[in-house]
Amino acid sequence: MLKIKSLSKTYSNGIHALRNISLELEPGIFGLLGPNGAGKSTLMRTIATLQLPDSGQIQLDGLDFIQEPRKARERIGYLPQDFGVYPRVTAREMLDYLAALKGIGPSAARRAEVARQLEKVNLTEAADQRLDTYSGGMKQRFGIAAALQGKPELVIVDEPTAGLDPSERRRFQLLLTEAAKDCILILSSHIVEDIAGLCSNMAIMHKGQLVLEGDPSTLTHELEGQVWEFSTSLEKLPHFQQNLRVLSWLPKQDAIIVHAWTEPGAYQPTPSCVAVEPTLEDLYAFHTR
Ligand SMILES: Nc1ncnc2c1ncn2[C@@H]1O[C@H](COP(=O)(O)OP(=O)(O)OP(=O)(O)O)[C@@H](O)[C@H]1O
Repeated sequence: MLKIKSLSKTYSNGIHALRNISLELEPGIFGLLGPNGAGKSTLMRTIATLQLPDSGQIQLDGLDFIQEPRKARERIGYLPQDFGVYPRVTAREMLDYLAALKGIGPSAARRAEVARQLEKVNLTEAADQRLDTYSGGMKQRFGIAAALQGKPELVIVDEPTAGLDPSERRRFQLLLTEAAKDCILILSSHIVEDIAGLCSNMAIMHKGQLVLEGDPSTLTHELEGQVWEFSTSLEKLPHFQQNLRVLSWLPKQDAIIVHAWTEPGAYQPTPSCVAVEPTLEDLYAFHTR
């Protein structure tokens, strides 16, 4: 189990990026959802032992990450938001090199392991292609293969699907589901769909704090009977935004579909609206907008 206790971090410019974060995570995918600047990457980098918190503790099955970062790194796989690759190197060469650094050997066994990893992320055919010729999706699949080397107990994946087309995103999500069978996988994103379908447990982060934590379907029940849907025009939208708590609006052909929130037990806010089942998107908007 990964135990995070009272983690706080204030950068030298005065920004409180982490405010007293505590979490306990079991194997499976844990989703961390939050808008830009919420503190997700700071939390990911801190758990990955790449930066120190001002205070707090991180332990994986008793191993203290703050006291023993080197030992911790042996048990962590990390796919950062942006990562550079050596452009002239092929995926096979790079994975082999990283595997050697991780002490995976002898070389014949390592080569077989690298081939298996490439197969798993569907890069066998492009294995001997230079990394600078890879598309965004191929690069992310290479990145997850690298992060999963050496079978880490904890895998940290920071906003991996940004910029991927829908089919590459699905493919990547499948890889994460497969990988999380044997480890704790922390997935951060500001895309609600990424988290909604994949995670059995999640948290919403906002302004350095965890504002909500739990199972996505249970969490959305919090807003039961409080979310209404109606359609309006672009001209009338500002009126509703001023007078109602609008959670989201979506342009659809010649109308705008609006989701709005009212207090529990309140009457319907406009005559034409209908009560709808709250979605994770509604919950996210409610807590972060
Ligand atoms: N090295 C740094 N020095 C000063 N401030 C920083 C530093 N890194 C991040 N911040 C600030 O800390 C806050 C949290 O940033 P962080 O990158 O952790 O958020 P995030 O949720 O990952 O955002 P995004 O989704 O945009 O990546 C932001 O206000 C950011 O500007």
